[in-house]
Amino acid sequence: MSAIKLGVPSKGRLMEKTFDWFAERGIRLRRTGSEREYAGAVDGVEKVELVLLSAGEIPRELAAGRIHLGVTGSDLVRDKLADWPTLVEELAPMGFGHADLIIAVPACWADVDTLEDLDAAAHAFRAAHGHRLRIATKYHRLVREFLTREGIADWQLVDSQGATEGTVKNLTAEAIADITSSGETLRANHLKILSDGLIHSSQATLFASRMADWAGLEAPRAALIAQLGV
Ligand SMILES: Nc1ncnc2c1ncn2[C@@H]1O[C@H](COP(=O)(O)OP(=O)(O)OP(=O)(O)O)[C@@H](O)[C@H]1O
Ligand SMILES: O=P(O)(O)OC[C@H]1O[C@H](OP(=O)(O)OP(=O)(O)O)[C@H](O)[C@@H]1O
Repeated sequence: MSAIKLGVPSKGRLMEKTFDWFAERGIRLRRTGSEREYAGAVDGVEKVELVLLSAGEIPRELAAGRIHLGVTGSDLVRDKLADWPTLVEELAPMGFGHADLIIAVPACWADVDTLEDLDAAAHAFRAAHGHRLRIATKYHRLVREFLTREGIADWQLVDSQGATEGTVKNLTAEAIADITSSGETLRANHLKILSDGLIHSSQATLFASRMADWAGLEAPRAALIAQLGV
């Protein structure tokens, strides 16, 4: 008997708030087994199975059709999937997990407050140093598309999978593109956001896969969507 596979973040704030969001709509998601065992169950709706996954892997699993529904950040779907609207459907923003993907530069760069200023600074940087200004990020697709669309030249991305704000102090980048929520990490690392440097405002979002096999699952899908009110 087939069932709808629902992918949910396996740890941390996103997992807890996802469980709360479904509970508020009469569906109980729960871990089965130990804290460390990634098994789960769904009560309150028929033919839905819980799959606990890393938030970062949920976009790929949706695109591959290995899960039917998935909860993850809207930033991760846009960054990890080329042409994401053809692969997944955005069913509902969930109202938590808010974070802004932004571009930030050293606070001491008095002449750089906008993208236009960054463009000028990058040009001058290349002339002075013989290589392009480095922007550290893990959001390669979103940052590349944004800078290209905005017509900024003379930059290069350097990969940073964590502690991205530290790369400027460590002299491995001149600027960063990362998510911020409270802004504390940026402040602590003496970085400032460009006034027009917002790339994407992210929040946890429920997605449906366009690539999964929904045959025979139309009725459970309709029942679930109705119960969730999305
Ligand atoms: N303050 C925050 N710090 C980090 N991520 C946040 C924050 N607020 C919201 N998010 C969102 O949470 C998601 C990332 O979650 P998480 O770090 O658990 O994912 P992950 O890449 O799967 O992590 P891991 O690889 O450690 O399992 C992104 O969509 C991000 O926008
Ligand atoms: O604006 P703030 O409230 O300070 O939050 C933003 C920070 O949180 C995230 O890092 P996380 O703790 O997930 O670790 P990471 O460096 O591994 O991404 C993000 O990458 C920022 O560094």
